[in-house]
Amino acid sequence: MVGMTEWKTLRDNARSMIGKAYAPYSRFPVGASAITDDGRFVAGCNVENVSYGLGICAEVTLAAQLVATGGGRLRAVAVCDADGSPLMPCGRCRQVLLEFGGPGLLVDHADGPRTLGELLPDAFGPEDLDRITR
Ligand SMILES: O=c1ccn([C@H]2C[C@H](O)[C@@H](CO)O2)c(=O)[nH]1
Repeated sequence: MVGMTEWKTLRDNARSMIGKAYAPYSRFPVGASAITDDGRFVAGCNVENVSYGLGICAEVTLAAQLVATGGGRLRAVAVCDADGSPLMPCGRCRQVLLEFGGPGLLVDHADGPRTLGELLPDAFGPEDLDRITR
């Protein structure tokens, strides 16, 4: 269960990450924040590169911070654009988030939280690897 207070903190944290974003090429800063199963908050922002394809999304730097600060599982995540409005994670980021939150991860949405399972149905997962004997 993720309460109203936690969602507000998640959105506030995501908005504050907008100011940290490095997005000189797209001029589309993105901020992300998540709460973990042990109650930590982690955050991220997009980090672009002059070699455009090397840019990384806010959700990816969030995942790196999760791992670098002790790991654990993500329970809920909020991503926002420069207006502070909820932004739905891109397709690649849905897969990155799945790795650390699974299909039950709650993703902020203007009309109420969605589960990652709704946003990335029939996803590729560890069980697909397990089906094959290597
Ligand atoms: O879920 C998303 C979608 C886009 N971006 C970034 C990538 C790029 O730096 C900028 C414009 O696409 O927004 C994110 O950080 N997360």
